[in-house]
Amino acid sequence: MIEAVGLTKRYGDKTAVYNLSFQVRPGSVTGFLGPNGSGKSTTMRMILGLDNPSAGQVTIGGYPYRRLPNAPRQVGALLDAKAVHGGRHARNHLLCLAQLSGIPARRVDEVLGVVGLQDVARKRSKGFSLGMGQRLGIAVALLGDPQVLLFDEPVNGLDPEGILWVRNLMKSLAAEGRTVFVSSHLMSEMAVTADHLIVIGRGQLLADMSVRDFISHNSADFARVRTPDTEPHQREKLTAALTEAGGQVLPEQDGGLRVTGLPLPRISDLAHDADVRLWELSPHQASLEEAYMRMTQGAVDYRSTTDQRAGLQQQLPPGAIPPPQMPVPGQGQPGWYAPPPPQQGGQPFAMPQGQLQGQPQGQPQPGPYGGPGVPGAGAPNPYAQPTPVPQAPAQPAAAAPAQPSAAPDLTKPEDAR
Ligand SMILES: Nc1ncnc2c1ncn2[C@@H]1O[C@H](COP(=O)(O)OP(=O)(O)OP(=O)(O)O)[C@@H](O)[C@H]1O
Repeated sequence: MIEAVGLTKRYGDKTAVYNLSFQVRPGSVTGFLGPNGSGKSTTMRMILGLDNPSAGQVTIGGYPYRRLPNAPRQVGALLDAKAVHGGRHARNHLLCLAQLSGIPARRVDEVLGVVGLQDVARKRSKGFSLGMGQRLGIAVALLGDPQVLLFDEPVNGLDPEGILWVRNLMKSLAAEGRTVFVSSHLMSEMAVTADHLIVIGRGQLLADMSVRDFISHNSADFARVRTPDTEPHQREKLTAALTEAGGQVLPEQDGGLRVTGLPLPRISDLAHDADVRLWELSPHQASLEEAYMRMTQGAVDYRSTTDQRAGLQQQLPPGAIPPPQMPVPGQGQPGWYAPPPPQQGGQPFAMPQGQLQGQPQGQPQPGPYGGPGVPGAGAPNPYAQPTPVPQAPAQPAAAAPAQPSAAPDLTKPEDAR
């Protein structure tokens, strides 16, 4: 098990990780999510002893990584697949790491087979594609047959077949009782790979719960209702009846209605009472991506702006249809996702009571098609505070570790492992 308690990392003025407490348990795949720059890699580096925490601690099986007996046999990691000596053959790269950790050479050929690189085992890794590099990095992680595995963006650059392979690999490693901690920005993949999620934003814990609870706590289930297109007054009549009954009704582009705050049978009854015929009444649940977007929209550091193109754009010929404006996920355009944007200063996400900072998980309280309101309202919003970092005295320079590179050098076994 990996356990972080009050984990904090500062780089000068920059607080990359703040007061993070969580556990990653064996037997399941735990996804590690967060926007760019939220501190995922920093956290992983601290878990692996590549960075020293400024405060707090993180242990694996009760020990800090650097004090683990024979760490490479207990913990395997893929942090940066590019951090390989490009002049070395893939097999030699693995062989060097194996010899330094007392791992038999036959294990090298085993893992080359597991990751599907046996045919290019004697090729220099500098000629490897991004996906081949990822596979080699995964081979490194598996080399010591460790009980604890960390993967930072393992599917980066993999083709669909490779993504499916990684998904199955993660699941089978967890099914063998191992601890699997994996970061990814691919929500659709995380939804089908991870059992549990740890979500951070700006270095702080946003959620620690099962994938299922995460979606139900951070998304607004809603019902879609459609009345006959040919009779607009029916739509108006139904809107009035639903609103009067306490539902929130939003028109959809295709003429349908999006209803929150009322269960499906109640909507049906209200329509019946109002003498309105329905062409559609269907339940909808948000995807992991939608739930994630909703939760993290207040914790995104890097947002794109529309490219004005400084007048360089050619005029459209008369009659031409301009391309549709796509919404930018994470920017909270109304209507893009079911939930409304969080209230100013409010909790932008739902966190069950008592769950912050790794406290035991509360009972999920999803209401069937219940209005989202601002789930978790009343809980403190870490981003509403002007300065989330306490004014603790900075670490004396002498006590701080040498600034490690952002990517560990996997050519050095002590760094790689
Ligand atoms: N060695 C370092 N020196 C200074 N700042 C750093 C260092 N490493 C990370 N940071 C900063 O810490 C913050 C967290 O970075 P980190 O790489 O951990 O985020 P991340 O969640 O892994 O991002 P991404 O999803 O883009 O990989 C960023 O603002 C980053 O610039």
